[in-house]
Amino acid sequence: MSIEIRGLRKSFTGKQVLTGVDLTVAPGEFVAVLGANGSGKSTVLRCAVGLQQPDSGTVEVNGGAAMVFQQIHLVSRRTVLDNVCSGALGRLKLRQSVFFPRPVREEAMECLARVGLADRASERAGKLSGGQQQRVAIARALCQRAKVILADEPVSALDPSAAEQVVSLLASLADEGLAVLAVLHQPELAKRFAHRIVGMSNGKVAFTSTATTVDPNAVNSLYEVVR
Ligand SMILES: Nc1ncnc2c1ncn2[C@@H]1O[C@H](COP(=O)(O)OP(=O)(O)OP(=O)(O)O)[C@@H](O)[C@H]1O
Repeated sequence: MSIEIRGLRKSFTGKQVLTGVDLTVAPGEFVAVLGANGSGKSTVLRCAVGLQQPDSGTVEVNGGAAMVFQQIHLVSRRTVLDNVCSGALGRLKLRQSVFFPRPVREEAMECLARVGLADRASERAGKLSGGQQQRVAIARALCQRAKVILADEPVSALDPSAAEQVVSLLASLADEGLAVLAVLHQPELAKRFAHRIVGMSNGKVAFTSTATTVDPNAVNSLYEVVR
């Protein structure tokens, strides 16, 4: 239920995009990563979840990890419940994957209840709003039994009120004991809901601070345009 990243380095075609990143997330902690476009935030998350291989450094993720993306990728023609059940596919036998067995559906209903959408279980996923769909994607991650949630700009496509609901949900999952690492482009939401803020600049950690004491100038400097 934790993440420990040490000395992470990564280059793409000779260009260093991560130059030694250290980052930890404890069980029950919600860490928000802020930083300008191209600072390397997504690459850190992709290395953490195993979608990309770092050139050097170590990544330790204790507890299953699931990733949540800006592009939500639900199967819009299937029900909300089926989408959540699909989080269990990795532990099901092939023949259980068409009609999900009752215990899986019950577990998925519990996951939907945790994201506040149990009453929408039988609707087609495509009928839900963007914010609700992102919460379904988080329920799918819970049905995967993930103890570590990595969210890459989970609210960048959402309106302010839906964004707040989703970030607040991530905070409540951390309160339940999960380790949550989320890339956000909304410093205000990070300050309100995260425990700790990590600022990234040019492939490295520029600062790490508790959310309540973060220096506004340090946050602003992440987004200053170099002319
Ligand atoms: N697969 C790849 N091949 C080549 N370059 C890449 C690849 N993935 C990322 N990069 C480059 O690495 C740098 C960091 O990218 P990354 O997506 O990690 O940044 P980011 O901070 O998440 O940005 P954004 O806020 O725009 O999502 C960028 O310059 C990007 O172009």
